[in-house]
Amino acid sequence: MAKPKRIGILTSGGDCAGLNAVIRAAVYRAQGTYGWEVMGIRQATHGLMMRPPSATPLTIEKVDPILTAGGTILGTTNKGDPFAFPMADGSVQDRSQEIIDGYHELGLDALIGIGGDGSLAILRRLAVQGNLNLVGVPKTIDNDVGSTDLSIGFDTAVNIATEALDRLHFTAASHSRVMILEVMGRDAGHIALHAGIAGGADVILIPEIPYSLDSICQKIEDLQEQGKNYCLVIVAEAVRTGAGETMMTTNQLGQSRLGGIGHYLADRISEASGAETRVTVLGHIQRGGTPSSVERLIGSAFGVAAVDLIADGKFDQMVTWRNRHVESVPIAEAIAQYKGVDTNDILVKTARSMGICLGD
Ligand SMILES: Nc1ncnc2c1ncn2[C@@H]1O[C@H](COP(=O)(O)OP(=O)(O)O)[C@@H](O)[C@H]1O
Ligand SMILES: O=P(O)(O)OC[C@H]1O[C@](O)(COP(=O)(O)O)[C@@H](O)[C@@H]1O
Ligand SMILES: [Mg+2]
Repeated sequence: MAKPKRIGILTSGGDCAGLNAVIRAAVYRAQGTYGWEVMGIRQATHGLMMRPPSATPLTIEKVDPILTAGGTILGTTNKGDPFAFPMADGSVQDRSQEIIDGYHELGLDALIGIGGDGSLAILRRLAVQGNLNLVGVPKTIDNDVGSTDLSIGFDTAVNIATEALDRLHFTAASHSRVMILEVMGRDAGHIALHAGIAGGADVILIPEIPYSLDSICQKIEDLQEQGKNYCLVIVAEAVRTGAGETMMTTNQLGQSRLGGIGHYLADRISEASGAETRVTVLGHIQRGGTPSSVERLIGSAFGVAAVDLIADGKFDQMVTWRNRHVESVPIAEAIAQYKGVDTNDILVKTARSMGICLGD
């Protein structure tokens, strides 16, 4: 009888809701159906870089209760590209071979990498260099991975942003204010567009559609004429300033992250329209909390499909969700093009048809 396989699983990039559902389903399928061993690798590729590699055996008993938990039981990282790893002495080193060696040290036959565009690009480069058997699962609240309608984490983030708008309606109406909600998304406006429509925003600003301050102020005026004394604006973090720049916040260590466009717009809007403005930056709330049922369903389907790809010997593939089917595409194809909002998307058309201002 052939020796049972031993596979590894890791989560990489920003955490999000639903990662544990993928891990759980993969273990159910690998151990329950195929009798394989599963090693959970800690802190993404960092776990494979450590000696001994930082990993823990995962069993059905261990993963059974994690379905409802947010985040990832394995930990993750979105820092420290292994090909240009920042060392304590300030130098930058290529540590890719250490990760490849870690894979072999654990005796892995294959690896499931759950990550976004950045992580999948890094993992694929490692797999090509070290001839590793890699299967990818798309995750990111930003939904910017190509070839799949949905990535793990997006649905929960949209629900949270929608609920935030639901709450802002009342306080906005009570004080006759323009309320601005800044949401995440990196260079894509998927969260803002989806939550904006679902949460009844009057103005939706996304990086894919350039806006003018005049058209936002006109919308506020139109609403007032229609007897609506408040306005809800949702803005994606990568929307640019009038000068065409993205707003960044930089900490004392000099690390920069997207953020600040909400406050920028609030000042400009009150200056131009006289309206009173307030800003809510939703931040990492969008990544936390209990995974939605959609997340658990797709996560479970992805976990099973990823293990089945390994069983079929189909590597360098990423599982996808399209038209209610789980399929797979070459990872290279999925990450070849950044997936922003298509300006001909049905939701863009829906927003326009309802008179929602998209800023143009
Ligand atoms: N496995 C990893 N190890 C170290 N750094 C990583 C890893 N995956 C991604 N990163 C880094 O995290 C940052 C965020 O990448 P990004 O593409 O936004 O993440 P995601 O994979 O969630 O889409 C990038 O600078 C990338 O170099
Ligand atoms: O956790 P950090 O480092 O502040 O990262 C924030 C970024 O991560 C995200 O929440 C998720 O992005 P990824 O899925 O690409 O990791 C972005 O929307 C946001 O810009
Ligand atoms: Mg990403």
